[in-house]
Amino acid sequence: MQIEQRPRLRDPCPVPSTNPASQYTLLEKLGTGSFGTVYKAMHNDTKQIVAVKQIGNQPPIPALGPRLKESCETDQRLIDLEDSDDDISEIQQEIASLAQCDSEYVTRYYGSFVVNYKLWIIMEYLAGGSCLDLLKAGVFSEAHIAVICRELLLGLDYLHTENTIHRDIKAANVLLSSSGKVKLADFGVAAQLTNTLRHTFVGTPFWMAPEVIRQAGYDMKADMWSLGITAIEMAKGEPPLAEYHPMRVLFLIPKAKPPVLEGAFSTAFKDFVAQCLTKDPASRPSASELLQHRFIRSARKTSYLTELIERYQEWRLKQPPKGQPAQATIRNSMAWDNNTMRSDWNFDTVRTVSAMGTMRSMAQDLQSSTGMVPDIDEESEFEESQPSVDTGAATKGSDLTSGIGMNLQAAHSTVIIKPLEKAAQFDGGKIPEEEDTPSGAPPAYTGSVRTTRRASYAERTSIDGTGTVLSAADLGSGVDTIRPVKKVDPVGSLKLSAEFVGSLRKEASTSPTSSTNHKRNASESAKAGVSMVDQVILPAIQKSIRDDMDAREIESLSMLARGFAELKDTNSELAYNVVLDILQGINDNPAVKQHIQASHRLFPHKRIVRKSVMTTKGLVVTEEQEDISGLPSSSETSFPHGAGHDPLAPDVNEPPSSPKTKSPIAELLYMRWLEGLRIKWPSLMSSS
Ligand SMILES: Nc1ncnc2c1ncn2[C@@H]1O[C@H](COP(=O)(O)OP(=O)(O)OP(=O)(O)O)[C@@H](O)[C@H]1O
Repeated sequence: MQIEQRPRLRDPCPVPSTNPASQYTLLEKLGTGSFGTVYKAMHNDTKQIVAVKQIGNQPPIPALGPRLKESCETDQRLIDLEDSDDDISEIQQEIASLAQCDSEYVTRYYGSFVVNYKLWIIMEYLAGGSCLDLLKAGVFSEAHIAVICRELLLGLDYLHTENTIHRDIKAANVLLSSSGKVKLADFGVAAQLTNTLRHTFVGTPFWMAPEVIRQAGYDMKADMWSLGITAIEMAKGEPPLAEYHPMRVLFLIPKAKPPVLEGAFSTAFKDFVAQCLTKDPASRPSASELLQHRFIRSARKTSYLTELIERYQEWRLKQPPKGQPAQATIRNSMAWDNNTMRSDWNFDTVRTVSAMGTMRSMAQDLQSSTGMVPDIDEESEFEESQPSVDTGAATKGSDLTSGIGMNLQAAHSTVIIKPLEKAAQFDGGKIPEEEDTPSGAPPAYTGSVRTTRRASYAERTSIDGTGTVLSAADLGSGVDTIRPVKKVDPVGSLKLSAEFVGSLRKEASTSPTSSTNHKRNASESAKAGVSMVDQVILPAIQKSIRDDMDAREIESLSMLARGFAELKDTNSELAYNVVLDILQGINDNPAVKQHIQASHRLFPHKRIVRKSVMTTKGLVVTEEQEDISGLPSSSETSFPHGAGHDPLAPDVNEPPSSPKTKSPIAELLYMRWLEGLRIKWPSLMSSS
């Protein structure tokens, strides 16, 4: 139709003498993304239907009708074109060059202009909506995904031969025409916007290739990775690691092994995804190679995709009117609770606000592991384009000033990352030394958050002047994931030893020297807590984190390490008690002990012990394997410390085996037993 006949707006600054906006009538709001709001509009002269993306946070043009005006007024986007000292004409130049793109697999861009502080981007209207929209009605079948992937590969093949990298492939950027044609959208524009406005590059964490996050290179193969993630998104309703905070995902992707498509899918589909998600970009196939994959070659015609459009339209009709709670769909995104950083499931798009301390500390992790600083935007705001269920966790309106808005919008977000040097120049902030974290190793947890820039943030959030996160005994807060985590319940965790410790304390309180003893014992326990955590627990956890692990495994271990480190910093005596309670809990539970013994029989826990003896022939060094589990070895039927007696069991009537026992668990419990005796019979113990 008219689209092809209309002259393209190739002038980088196509602002005619009359207001160019008056040439268009905005018809309806189609949706909202990270940078702006998209409207269906009509070009008044030609009656051509187009899509208009408006970017900027000033009030809408007055010519709008009341309904549109109202909806525009809620569109407070994060980019302020007026305040930006960046050159908008660069963006316009990029759009003008995109207008040269001529492929049936790529959304047409016609041009752009700035009116009333808003950048208007005029583009082809695609009535089928985005794949993200279509996913609201349910996940796609393999057959549908195969068609979409083939069309995306054709689009990427075109862009790559034109030396253009899309940089932001995801379901939200895949548009469908009413007849099922598939078109890539937003290519280059988002990147250019970000480059121009933020001096950085752009991407959406969940879909970003590991080499991009590591800043090891950004080439066309990065688009193939994102395609693999998009395929999982279409099959499962969300990308892998969607339950984690985007900042955490940035940390996990380069560390972990690639995500895998799990579930009842064909081997062809699983293999296609695995090919896309090849970690080494050099070995990752190109678009033209993937077009030859059997999963793609067997794909049907694009008209088959109209089923998805029809299904979505039916789904929409069933939705309650705006203002009423929306029906739960398979597609979820997250709202971050700005205190605990737990995730609360929300439907449709959400606001993303988070405690600065948490963001900052996650930024630290990312910074130390990738050398990049996420750009945390103080004034950002996010809004919902669809009715959403407010869980109460998301912060709204003016509350945003007390939290932060990052350029991160849950599963549907764009993250902006600054190269490290630039961030340092920009902020004058403290950047950790390179040697803070050995490359390739998980970032060491310091127990506090080092502020990187804009110190005033700290005053407005739950960070104290030194940058320490003020959160008590909450493993889920601070530095780690948004994945729902159990809060540490110090009372509950001490239940196991309550009777034991309680009886000892009761005895102690009746003793005249109880106060002094208690203080001394407390300080000893505190010291023990510090050394237990620093010398045993953290190194053990650190040692068990490997690069070939699943992201969830890495994340769980990181959370554990952080929890212990935080607990040790907050209350090292409590850390000591928790560890002992765990050990005692294991010891007191016959079923658990049985499992450990069974596992020990299969995988004996041994260490090499070197002994040196001076003989007449000189120094003789021997090596022996020593059982360090404290449990019977496969050949033993009783505990090594005495027939039928379990040395791990603290028994006030019968002392456990000597402190020379080989088991560290037994040693710890022996120490506790001794401590109990000291409180019970101080005079006796001090004279011994
Ligand atoms: N050319 C178009 N034709 C029809 N609908 C469109 C068009 N472009 C965008 N939309 C609709 O507008 C919504 C918002 O699009 P937009 O490009 O602003 O954000 P996004 O791609 O969803 O997210 P982000 O900006 O974070 O990448 C899309 O999800 C889609 O429903």
